[in-house]
Amino acid sequence: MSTPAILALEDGSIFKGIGIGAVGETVGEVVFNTAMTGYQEILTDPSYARQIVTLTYPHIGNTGVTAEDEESDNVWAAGLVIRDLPLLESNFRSEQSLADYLKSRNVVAIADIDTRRLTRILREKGAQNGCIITGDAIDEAHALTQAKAFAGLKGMDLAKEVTVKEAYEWTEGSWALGEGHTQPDTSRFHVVAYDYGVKRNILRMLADRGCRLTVVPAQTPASDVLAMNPDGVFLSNGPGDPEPCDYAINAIQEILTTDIPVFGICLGHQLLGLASGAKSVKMKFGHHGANHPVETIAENTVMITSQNHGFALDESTLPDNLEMTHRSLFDKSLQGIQRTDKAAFSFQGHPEASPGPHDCAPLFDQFIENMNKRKS
Ligand SMILES: NC(=O)CC[C@H](N)C(=O)O
Repeated sequence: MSTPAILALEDGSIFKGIGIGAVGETVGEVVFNTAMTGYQEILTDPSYARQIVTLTYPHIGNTGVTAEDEESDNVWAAGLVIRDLPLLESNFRSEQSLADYLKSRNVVAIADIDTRRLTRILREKGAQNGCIITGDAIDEAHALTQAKAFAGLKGMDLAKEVTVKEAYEWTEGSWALGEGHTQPDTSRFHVVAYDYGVKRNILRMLADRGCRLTVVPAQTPASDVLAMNPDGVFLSNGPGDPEPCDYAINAIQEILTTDIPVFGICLGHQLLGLASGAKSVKMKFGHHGANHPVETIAENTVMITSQNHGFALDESTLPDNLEMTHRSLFDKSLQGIQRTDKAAFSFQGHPEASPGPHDCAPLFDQFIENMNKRKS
């Protein structure tokens, strides 16, 4: 017997399907992601906190789940919406089915709904707050009330909620077939990484390039970071609105008074922009996928990128010492910045991919190059 489930949107739309995860109720901002693979990395990306993720690719779960592929310790997405859960998973690395994984992590998820209809609503009206209820006691009116009652992500500071409680060291490298996670030589640079909701693959790609990382909680004062005498400071991705994160903006401003190289990804990119005097805006439905073309303006080249954001820096607010380096070729929005007076730059998409194409990996090399220049 399948478990009944519904998804209600704040605009009044109701979708009926089956529950494939935990029995219960969840609310959040409903977004759609067009990546064909990487559902486990998406679910465990802390940037998805308070968001219900709809995957537009119709078959989700085919390759099961594998502990090594987690991007953090938890499933952070508030819920999952898919078209079809395959009857069987098949992959030599699979340890569990997606449905069992969702149940064991207490994640509410709905399948067998028309995800194309849902995606059209999100594209036309913008990201919608929503509520999924699964189980035998489904109350449509209650689901609608819950969807409408969700405050929305604008103004929500979630970085301080998902961040690590205590600082820790990270030296593990990328995964290799037959080897698992590698142990690269990380003695070249010491990087302090602000954890606003960091994905592990970012830390791994920095470790691959010779960095030993000290990952610190989001609210760590800049003075503590500077006291560690780092070769570089990394600003991580993370959930929610960057604007209310004043502790982060203040800390970044203080770090920018030194000549220490800074690199930011996604939320970290937005925070570098805010700390430099730019403003951020909430996008209509954001960018969530693994096939987004982005222009590298100086080179007139295109990278195919992984994306996951609902806020963006507003190009028209960039101060004189902030140069726009990248632009989305889907909607022309700002994708990268560089300080003209500092070795500080950042990227809106996800150069660590996981999931996604590897075109942006050279951005990590640029950070290494900046640290190298300062050291030598
Ligand atoms: N992946 C991220 O870091 C997302 C940044 C921010 N929470 C946004 O939605 O725009």
